[in-house]
Amino acid sequence: MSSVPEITAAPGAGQVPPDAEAVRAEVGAGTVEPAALTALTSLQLLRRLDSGPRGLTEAQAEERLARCGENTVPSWRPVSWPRRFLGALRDPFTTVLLCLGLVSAAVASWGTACVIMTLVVVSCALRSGGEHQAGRAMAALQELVATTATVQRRSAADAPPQLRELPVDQLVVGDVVRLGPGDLVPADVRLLRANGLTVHQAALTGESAPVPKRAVDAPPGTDQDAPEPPHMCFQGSSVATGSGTGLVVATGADTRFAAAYRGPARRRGETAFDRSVHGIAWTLIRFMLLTPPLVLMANAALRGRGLETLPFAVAVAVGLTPEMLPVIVTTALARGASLLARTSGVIVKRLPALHDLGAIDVLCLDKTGTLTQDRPVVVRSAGPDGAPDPDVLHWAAVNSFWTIELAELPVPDALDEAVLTAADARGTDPLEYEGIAALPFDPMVRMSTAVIRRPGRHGTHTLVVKGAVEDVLERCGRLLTGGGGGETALDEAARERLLRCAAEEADGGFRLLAVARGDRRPRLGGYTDGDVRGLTFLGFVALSDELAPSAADALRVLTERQVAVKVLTGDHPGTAARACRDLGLPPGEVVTAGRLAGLEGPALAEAVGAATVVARCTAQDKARIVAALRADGHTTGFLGDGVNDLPALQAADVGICPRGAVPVAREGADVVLAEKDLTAIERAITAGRHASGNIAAYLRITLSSNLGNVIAMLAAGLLLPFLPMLPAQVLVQNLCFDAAQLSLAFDRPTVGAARRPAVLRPRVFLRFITGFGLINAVADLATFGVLAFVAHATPGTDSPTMFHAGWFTENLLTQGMVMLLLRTGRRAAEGRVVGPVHLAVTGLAVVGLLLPVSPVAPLLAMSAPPPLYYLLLSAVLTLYGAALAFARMRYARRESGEGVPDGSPERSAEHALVGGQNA
Ligand SMILES: Nc1ncnc2c1ncn2[C@@H]1O[C@H](COP(=O)(O)OP(=O)(O)OP(=O)(O)O)[C@@H](O)[C@H]1O
Ligand SMILES: [Mg+2]
Repeated sequence: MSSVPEITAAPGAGQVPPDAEAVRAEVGAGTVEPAALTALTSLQLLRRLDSGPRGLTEAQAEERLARCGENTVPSWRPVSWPRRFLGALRDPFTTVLLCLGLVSAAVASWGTACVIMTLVVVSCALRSGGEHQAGRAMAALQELVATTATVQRRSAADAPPQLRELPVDQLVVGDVVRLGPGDLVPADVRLLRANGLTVHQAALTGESAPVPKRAVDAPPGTDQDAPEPPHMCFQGSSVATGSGTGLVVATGADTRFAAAYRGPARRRGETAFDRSVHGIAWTLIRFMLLTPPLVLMANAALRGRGLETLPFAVAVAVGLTPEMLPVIVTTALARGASLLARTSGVIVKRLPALHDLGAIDVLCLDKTGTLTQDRPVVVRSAGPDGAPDPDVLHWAAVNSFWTIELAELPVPDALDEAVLTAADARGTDPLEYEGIAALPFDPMVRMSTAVIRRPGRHGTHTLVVKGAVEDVLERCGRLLTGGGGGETALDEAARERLLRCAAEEADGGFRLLAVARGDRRPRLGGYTDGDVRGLTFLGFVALSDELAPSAADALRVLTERQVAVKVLTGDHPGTAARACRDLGLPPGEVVTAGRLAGLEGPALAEAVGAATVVARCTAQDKARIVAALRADGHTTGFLGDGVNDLPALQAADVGICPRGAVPVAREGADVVLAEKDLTAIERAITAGRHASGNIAAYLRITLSSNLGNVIAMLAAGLLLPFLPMLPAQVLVQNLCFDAAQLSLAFDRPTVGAARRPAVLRPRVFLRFITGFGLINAVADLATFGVLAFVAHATPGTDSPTMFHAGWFTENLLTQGMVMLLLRTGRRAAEGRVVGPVHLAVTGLAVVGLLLPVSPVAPLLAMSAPPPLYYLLLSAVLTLYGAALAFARMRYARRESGEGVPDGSPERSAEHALVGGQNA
């Protein structure tokens, strides 16, 4: 990919010398104000930037790179450690904890304040450490899929220019770059030449439809203030169709994109991750903020206590906080992503996308290049009457040859290559014609046009058109008859017959190209799409495209995993339906995008929900359908590889593309699959479900035991004449829990846990934590009873220190039991020997039992309870374990029996709280 191995293509490695500003200003003859970039003529600009139409020399480029720095957006450079730490402080939980800390400090409750600050520092340090590592791993992975630019450079001043693929960050001002379909615009570029060029610039302007661009040699003065001058392409946009050659006028921090860039690109609305993990975080924060006032009021009302209970109230709120959530999320996702990269070659470019992968319940795919290999082979060339006619292939090849030849950056697509190969074998020589102009393939109009001059016919230009049958037929007025070159008018009946004939071919699984031709008087100006009409229909070229070998397996497993599959393709309905049937996916009734044209919102979602295949989709149709599915409450993935898939990739919760996809698709996708193995997607989804499952397990375990503790604490606070838990004890206990719960990020859930999309229903989730929280509280209260009994039975043990020690031991032991019994991976039959969770639980038990009898116990105001206590405690714990196991079994049974149908509000729209299975 790169000829400069020591330099990475990933954004980030940029070193800008301190005098970069000054140096940049010197590039070329003088300061280059933005206005000049658009207003000067091409030649003036080339001179100003000390470049030429043949590009820079390598030496020039090297020197400019050293002086001006690499072409990277500053915000993409790696974040430093302290910065990350401060960033972690901005997390909502941390903010709430900090506020509680300030409140404690304000009432001079230094113990509580210290506890809170320690928790904040520990969780921020863990989190920023985890993020730092994850960031480094991500950057290394992204390098594997980094994009390059095609640059025209010379090895020496007198050497001919050569086209070179260069990492994007090596571009300098003055470079001459070529742009082709699917390329990212690598810097701000002034067009020198363009052919049918349109660019997506949604990232800059929000406009989703591609915008036409052309070279303007001497721009009129007014143009320079236009927000989108037609002769400028800006970094952050990408080529939709056509090709161009341009001069780099700004790189790195000087580009318009960098100037407009603020924070991480938020290109999609709320993702599944935001809805679940963030959703639950905010619910909790509301609870936490409500807790202290409630505790104060309860104490005031029942015990007549005043503000002196504030530290206690704060401690209760702190007890509720799942402060490790950000750490667990980052760790679980980063671990899942790196495992996935290692074992399946799947690269997750945005960590939360792994969670969303696990939540996907609809996956939309394109057909060509995803379900098929996109290596078409010509099988037939037939005239309008269906009889074999090599002439049709000949004209198709003339079209392919000249559309490629006249492009600024020739990127032949697979269909063109197939046509040329087949025609070449039959001795077609497109060079016997003279190429005049070309309208490159445009997926919106679904055809390409070459304008040529035929030998001996200098008075005419011939338009040679190939494309989708329906669209080409629309532009035809006549029809070739017989072999003799006679023509008749194309009436409705003939049109119907041809469409039927095409449908039959398509049902056989073939891809079809219709070919047409038309003569025109020569003209000087360029040709546009509007000129392509009144053609004569010549016939069809049928091509076969083998199915991808792994596609059938992948589709089967996806269905097993309860992911609905939809095929959104630009191809003919018949071809798409046949491919699905051959892959074992019943296509049902095939819808064409045209039929969905008038539909919006729920009506569109309903129409799409019923269909498995939507054919003749434009790029915008695909995106519209994905958006409608999402709005309907589905977590939607999109898998595609072409320029026509970009808007849908960006509209989906998770955009996925194969490694071989066009650069812009790779850039726009969240997940990149290894070459040509669709079954990897199933492994990716499983990894996502595992990571989400672990996050959900953490939340379930932490929230239910925190809730239990808080209830017990409130009760104890009201019943006891002393503080039930001292700040130091709160701290040690929380740190022990935190350390142990970290192991949940490393847990490996059972195979069964990944069987369904990892979406947890909020009502069920809340019922879960309330139920298990209450069981936990009952165990705590029983322990209090035991402690009271022991104190009564054994004289001399009636002290707060013994109470503290007794409760501490019970808390750690019950926490360990909850972890073992409520984690996702628990399944006795699986018989895993010792996992991280087992080790953590053992650790908890050891600390819980030994700390109160160790020499440090007095420091924590604890003293060992008598043996009788331990005896009775084991009885409480046994009962507690049995209650837990029973409740869990009932919960699991009810969950699986509920059978909530897909798309029902309970399952989907009602703000799914968090991914995870009930296991
Ligand atoms: N290079 C080309 N020249 C002329 N016509 C083409 C060319 N490529 C594709 N077509 C026509 O345009 C139609 C739509 O193409 P498009 O690229 O939108 O989708 P696709 O590649 O067929 O399918 P998918 O969306 O599944 O990738 C094709 O079915 C074909 O008839
Ligand atoms: Mg495609």
